[in-house]
Amino acid sequence: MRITLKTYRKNGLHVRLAAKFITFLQNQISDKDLIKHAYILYNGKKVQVNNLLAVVSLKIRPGEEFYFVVDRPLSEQMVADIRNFFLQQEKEDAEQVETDRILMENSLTLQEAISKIPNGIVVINRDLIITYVNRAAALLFGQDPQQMINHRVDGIIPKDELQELFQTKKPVVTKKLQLNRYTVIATYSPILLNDQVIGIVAIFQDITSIEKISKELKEVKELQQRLDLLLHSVSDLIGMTDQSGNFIYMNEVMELFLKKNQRIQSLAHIIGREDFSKLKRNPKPIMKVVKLDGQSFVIKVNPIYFDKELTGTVTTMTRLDDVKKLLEKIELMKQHNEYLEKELSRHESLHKAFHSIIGTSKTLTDTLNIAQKVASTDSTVLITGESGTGKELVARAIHEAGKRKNEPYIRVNCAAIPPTLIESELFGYEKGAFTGATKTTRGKFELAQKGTIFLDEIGDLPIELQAKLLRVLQEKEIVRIGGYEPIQLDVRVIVATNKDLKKLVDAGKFREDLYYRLHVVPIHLPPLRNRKDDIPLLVEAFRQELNQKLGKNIKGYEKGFIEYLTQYNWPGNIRELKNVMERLMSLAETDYLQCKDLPHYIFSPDQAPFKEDNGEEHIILNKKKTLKEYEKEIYTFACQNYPSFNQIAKALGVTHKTVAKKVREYGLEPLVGKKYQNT
Ligand SMILES: Nc1ncnc2c1ncn2[C@@H]1O[C@H](COP(=O)(O)OP(=O)(O)OP(=O)(O)O)[C@@H](O)[C@H]1O
Repeated sequence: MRITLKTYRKNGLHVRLAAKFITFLQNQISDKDLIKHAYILYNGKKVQVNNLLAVVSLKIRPGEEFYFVVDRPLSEQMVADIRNFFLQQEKEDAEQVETDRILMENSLTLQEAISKIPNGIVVINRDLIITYVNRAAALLFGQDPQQMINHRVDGIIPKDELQELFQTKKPVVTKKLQLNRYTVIATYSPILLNDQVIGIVAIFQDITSIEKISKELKEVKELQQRLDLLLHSVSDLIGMTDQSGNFIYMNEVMELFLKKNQRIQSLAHIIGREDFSKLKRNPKPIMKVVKLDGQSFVIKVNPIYFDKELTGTVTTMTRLDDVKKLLEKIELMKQHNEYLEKELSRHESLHKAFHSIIGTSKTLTDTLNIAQKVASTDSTVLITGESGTGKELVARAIHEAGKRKNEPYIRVNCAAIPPTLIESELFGYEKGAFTGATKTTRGKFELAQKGTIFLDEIGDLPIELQAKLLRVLQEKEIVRIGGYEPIQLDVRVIVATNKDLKKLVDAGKFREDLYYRLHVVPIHLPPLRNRKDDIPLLVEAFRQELNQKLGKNIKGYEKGFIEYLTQYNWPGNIRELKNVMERLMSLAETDYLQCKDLPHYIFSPDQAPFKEDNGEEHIILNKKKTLKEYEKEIYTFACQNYPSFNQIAKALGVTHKTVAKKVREYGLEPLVGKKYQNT
């Protein structure tokens, strides 16, 4: 229901009149709920009638029309009474009019002031109805103030705390809230009248930008911490300077360095005045090596320019030793890489049986290609080459790469079997053939049936047996000692020797016919000194193999290590190289093999125990050498030229025990018998 009203009071609908109207309604209308839902409507604005401040803020002037709105019908009498209430002339003396004006002015000023406060202010009455909302609060809630006023707080402000406040009467409650996209601090204060809470003033302070700034600050702090950590965990010395070269920031290592070297006050003391003034003229970075505090550093200075002016620098100092170590590591990786690449290309072209034979030198690969070709045939193969060049390895690979690979492979070392036993070893014997022949025994040829027999050190085969071997090779059958029945053989024969068979033939120690019978497919393995390119590959392969075998984790070698190994002549060939590696790796105390741990005769080739001079070997006298050094030279010489400790002892006129002790002391085991010629 809507009642049209007017008033002719001098101050219009002023504070006192509005208050009197509320009292009038309370007295006239028993239904209190009706008053709660009664409004004054003016100029499109609708305010609750009992919201004094809101009613006054309408600024209704004398004679202007306004409306009283209720949600249910009123009696005619009541309607008339209400109209009369506003029309009724009151005795308004000048004093009264002035009092009302002051009251009105004060209320409006207060209202205006509150509405302009940048914090959001919301007033709630005891029924949890919003009775006042200022502009800032409406903005935070994203609503029109008129939509909020006269509505319950539900869904607008969390009401739990508000309800609680009516009971506890706590002076202030503060909490952080998220209102739409705003973060606010909400402060609720009870409005007390006669010790009763009649409403609550809620103040909302927008802290969104502060929150954002503090979040950014936190992020910046975190970033700085991370940067500090990064700068402090590197071993390089890092510093930032201002435009005068004074250090304004430095990492821990740089700080320590500057503390230790008090005379270094600024960047100019590090790179020199001249270079420092260059930075002021030219924004180009400077890189140089400088010796400071007894160490060499690689210094890099990056100038920071702003508006064409030098504003500071970022300076890093790296110890030259670190750079060298890094380069060594890179070099090592390069070597590993080369090794892998070469291995790959080798594996692509060779049968897998040959993969264990390391080397990419042309001399070796040519040889292996022949060996690979011959592997698929049944031809007799003669492998020649110095001791330790891999003859046995090649013999086995030929067997493995051929069609007999799943059949027996039998190796006989002709030099290791006493001459009297060799015939029975090779051909077997019948029971009773000689004293001690208690049962019929098959020889190595028979054991190798369908497979391969490898006769190593064939040059040591006694001349009497050579004829028998020739017959076997030609007729492909054997007769056991003491037997009559020939036994058919299907055996492939591979022989090897480190001796010059031709020379033996000339000296009458090897049958010429057998020599030609064996010389069907000759394969010569070059000595290591003729294929030194393979040394780095072999060393790398042995490092990997021996790491596994010895349970070690040797990662590489000191710079120069491979060069020393490459310079040495390796009389014992690959066997000697492998033995040296095994010895070094077993004794190594660091992850990298050191040059100083190499045997004396490899590490200091100038002091080699003997030198070749027209093919003759002799000890070189040198006045600067000690007796011990001479002793070592003598033992080295003897070790190389005699095959056993007994013979070394005999040659030097000392006991076997002394030889064993000295050989161990000087690390000469790998050299024993290396130059021994049994011809
Ligand atoms: N090319 C190679 N790659 C890898 N290891 C090799 C190579 N050549 C030889 N070796 C190794 O060197 C050692 C000696 O090789 P092998 O016994 O085959 O030589 P050999 O010529 O038969 O010697 P000897 O005449 O003294 O019997 C072995 O441990 C072998 O594995």
